[in-house]
Parts: sequence; structure tokens; C-alpha cells
Amino acid sequence: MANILELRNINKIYGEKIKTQVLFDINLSFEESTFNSIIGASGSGKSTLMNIIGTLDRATSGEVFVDGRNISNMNKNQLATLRNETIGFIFQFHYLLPEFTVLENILIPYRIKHNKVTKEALNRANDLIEIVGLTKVKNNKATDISGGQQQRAAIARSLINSPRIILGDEPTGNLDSETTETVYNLLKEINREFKSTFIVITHDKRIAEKADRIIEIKDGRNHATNS
Ligand SMILES: Nc1ncnc2c1ncn2[C@@H]1O[C@H](COP(=O)(O)OP(=O)(O)OP(=O)(O)O)[C@@H](O)[C@H]1O
Repeated sequence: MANILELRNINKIYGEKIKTQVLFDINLSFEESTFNSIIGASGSGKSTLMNIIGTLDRATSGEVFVDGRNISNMNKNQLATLRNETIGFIFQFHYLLPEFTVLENILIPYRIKHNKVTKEALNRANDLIEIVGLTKVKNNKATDISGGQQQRAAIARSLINSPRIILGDEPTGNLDSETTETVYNLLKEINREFKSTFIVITHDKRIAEKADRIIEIKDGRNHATNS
């Protein structure tokens, strides 16, 4: 199978005067349609790695290939376009806009990309709402639904533009264990159905074990994989 994403010799150093190296020579490739978990102790470099994968931050050295394209030399605008077209994000703190309804929130990435909302987009949003089980609350304000529902809304939002890569940074970090299980099962279902590639940071080993592959980051190094 083709690699949708490749990291080659990635190093990351923070700081100008006082330099701290947090990633050391990371080499990883991700096959299309796979579900990957990233685990590791607090401070090991998981979020730093995720930000580089998501093109939100640049590596200090090394190369990142997204769908065969080397992004290391792309400018800000090119990166933003690539990000909008290829990558969906699900964060622990979902960042739904409180003044907007569930449906409106889910349509935001589409609106940003196309500057309008078509009937097809509305249909897709409604399909996604059904898949994540939010039909009854789709016209509620984002603040007027539960934490688990907010997280499911964030998942639907990450899917509206059909991204080929979906990144999650502790997407279930603030949920109880039962809701965590439900949300993970949903992510895996979406992975099977839409064939998107998932890369998800989790602290929960039980959850990580459901992935096709577990990547462990230890002190900024790719410690071991079971790929
Ligand atoms: N902008 C920054 N400037 C300087 N140091 C940073 C910056 N961001 C992160 N760090 C440091 O880099 C290291 C890795 O941080 P990172 O957030 O990637 O770890 P993590 O594995 O995601 O941790 P956690 O599980 O606690 O979220 C930490 O020592 C952190 O303090």
C-alpha cells in the first residue's frame, strides 16, 4: 500500500538562546487507510511531532512528505491550502464555536474552503451528524450539548471536507471511560468506512491497542513500533 505520509530524519529544537532539542531523528511512514496510535510519557514530544505532521509547525531539520509531496519547502499559503484539503484535526479541547449550532460548527471547515455552503455540503453534514449520532441535537448551540456530544461534533467537523489524514491529539482526553470507548469505536468505524488515515495521540494504552499500529515516543525518539 502507498504511504500517505512520511517523516525523514526529523529533529526539532525549541528556543533561540537556550536551545532544547525535543525530537531526535524521527523516521516514520504511514500507510494509507491505517489507524495509528502515538503513545509516550508527558513531555516526550508527542504533540510536537503531531504539530509537525499536521503542518502547524516546522521541523528544525528533516523532511515531511504528504502524499508524495515534500512540504519542507512550501510557503505558508501553500501549507494552508494543503492542510485545508488533506488534513482534519480533532483536539482534546474541541474548540467548537459556542455561538453556533452543532450543524453550523460542522460546516465551518467547508465554509472556509469554499466560501459558501452548497446543498451537497449540507447533505454531507447531515449524513455525518447521523453517523456520529447527533441528529436530535443538531440545532442546539454547541454549549448546550454534553462533553461527549461536543467531541462527536468535533469528529464530524473534522470529516466535512473528506480529509485523507485525520490527526487527533488526545481526542478523548476529557471524557469518561465509557464515552472514550464509544468515541474510539466511532473513529475506527470512520476509518473503515472512509479509508482516511488516522494518527491519534492517546495516554490510554487500552485504547492505543485497538489501533493497527502503536508508535511509542520516548524522550523525543521513536522508541518502538509494532507495525
Ligand atoms: N513552544 C515550546 N517552546 C519550548 N519548549 C517546548 C515548546 N513546546 C513544547 N516544549 C517542550 O518540548 C517537550 C515536548 O513537549 P510536547 O508537548 O511535544 O510533549 P507531549 O509528549 O505531547 O506531552 P503531554 O503528553 O504532556 O502533552 C517538553 O519538554 C515541552 O516542555
